[in-house]
Amino acid sequence: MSVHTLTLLGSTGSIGTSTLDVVSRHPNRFRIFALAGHTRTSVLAQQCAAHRPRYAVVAGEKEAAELRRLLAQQNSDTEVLHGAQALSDVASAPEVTGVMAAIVGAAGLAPTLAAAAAGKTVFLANKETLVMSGRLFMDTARQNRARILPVDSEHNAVYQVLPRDFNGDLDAHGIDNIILTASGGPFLHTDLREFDAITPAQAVKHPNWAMGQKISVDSATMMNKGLELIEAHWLFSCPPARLEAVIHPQSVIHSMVRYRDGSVLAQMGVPDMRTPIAYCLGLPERIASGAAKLDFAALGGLTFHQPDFARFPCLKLAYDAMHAGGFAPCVLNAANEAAVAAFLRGQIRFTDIARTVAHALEHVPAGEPESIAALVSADTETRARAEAFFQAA
Ligand SMILES: NC(=O)C1=CN([C@@H]2O[C@H](COP(=O)(O)OP(=O)(O)OC[C@H]3O[C@@H](n4cnc5c(N)ncnc54)[C@H](OP(=O)(O)O)[C@@H]3O)[C@@H](O)[C@H]2O)C=CC1
Ligand SMILES: CC(=O)[C@@H](O)[C@H](O)COP(=O)(O)O
Ligand SMILES: [Mn+2]
Repeated sequence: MSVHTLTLLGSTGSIGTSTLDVVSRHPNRFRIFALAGHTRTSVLAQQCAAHRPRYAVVAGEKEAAELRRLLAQQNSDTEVLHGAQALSDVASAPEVTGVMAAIVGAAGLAPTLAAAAAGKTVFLANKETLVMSGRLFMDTARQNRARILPVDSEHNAVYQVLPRDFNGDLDAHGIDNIILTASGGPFLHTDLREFDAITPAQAVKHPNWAMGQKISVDSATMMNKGLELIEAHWLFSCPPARLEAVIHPQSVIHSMVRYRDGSVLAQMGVPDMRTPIAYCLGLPERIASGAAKLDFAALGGLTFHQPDFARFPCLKLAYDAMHAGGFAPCVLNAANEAAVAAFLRGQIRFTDIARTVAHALEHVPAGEPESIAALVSADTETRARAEAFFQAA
């Protein structure tokens, strides 16, 4: 049995809490070195009481003072740190063997990269890291022998049905295509004339998955599938032309690989992130996750159809960015993050998310990103351009 000493980045979020649920089921397998939240100090204090990490990390001094106050009530010996550098420190500390990368958005890039640079096993939920910096991140992982295990349900499914010795060469393994399934989100059948009036409360109501707000809105626009195509491109060295996305509203088949001989291998299960999380944490063993059994007789049916770009313009924009390469995926991601945040605070309409991203993609820096600093600068400029676009709208 392999024992992991873990840092959880984003422990207070949806993936973070599901991870701790799996960890709690296997007390002899995992030790928690650090838990990192951002603003939810009371959730983090409860997690510290249950898991007794050496370190807890929060956003700033205010959150650190509040967490220290809460921990003092428990006589906790957890040390409280704060700020971005502390995230990278706990992700790369020598004691740590595995890092769950579950911060939402571009804020996850630096600590996830620090974990890869330190040669850790990275349980990768934060897809934005790969969308922003796919080539540089994968190069860093390779050079430092970091193992990248995909937590995102689709990529985890693909990973499970790829040959065990898959080395990134699709042809050598007889693979034609990687097929990502997409639920289509809450607005799959909504009249397009109603899209301007969609509210944040409606958009975060995913039909199948319980997730954080940002990824839930991404599922509603299908930008999530676009980000996932780019994620799959980097994780599996899969050329864009060999990646497909198909709508499968039941979210039971989590993704598929089509082989040259006509076989299509799929991974299935109830939509519960504890399954891919347990798969990653337990490797090479299969460990219990707490997920319910898939009941085939109760399913009724599994259906599939092509996504419609008129309904989901963000998916088309993501395809375009993936094909363009260079800085385009980083710009796509930054504009989308800014637009989703503006939508959630009521500043722009649902349909303005795609407009913002399209506008940003008209201003992609030329050339290939040669450094993380160049990507961060493109990210910052894009967010500023998006804010100006909101003011003008
Ligand atoms: N939820 C899911 O089922 C899935 C999620 N993912 C991916 O996993 C990642 C996390 O998603 P999810 O768990 O849903 O998101 P949540 O919004 O539920 O959680 C986000 C976590 O990140 C922390 N956080 C937010 N901003 C910052 C910041 N600037 N610096 C440090 N930490 C920060 C939050 O802290 P706090 O809350 O304390 O402020 C919280 O712990 C995303 O990249 C998402 O795309 C992928 C597949 C499935
Ligand atoms: C659970 C998970 O991995 C999410 O990314 C999920 O796939 C979202 O569903 P859709 O984007 O397919 O609606
Ligand atoms: Mn996913």
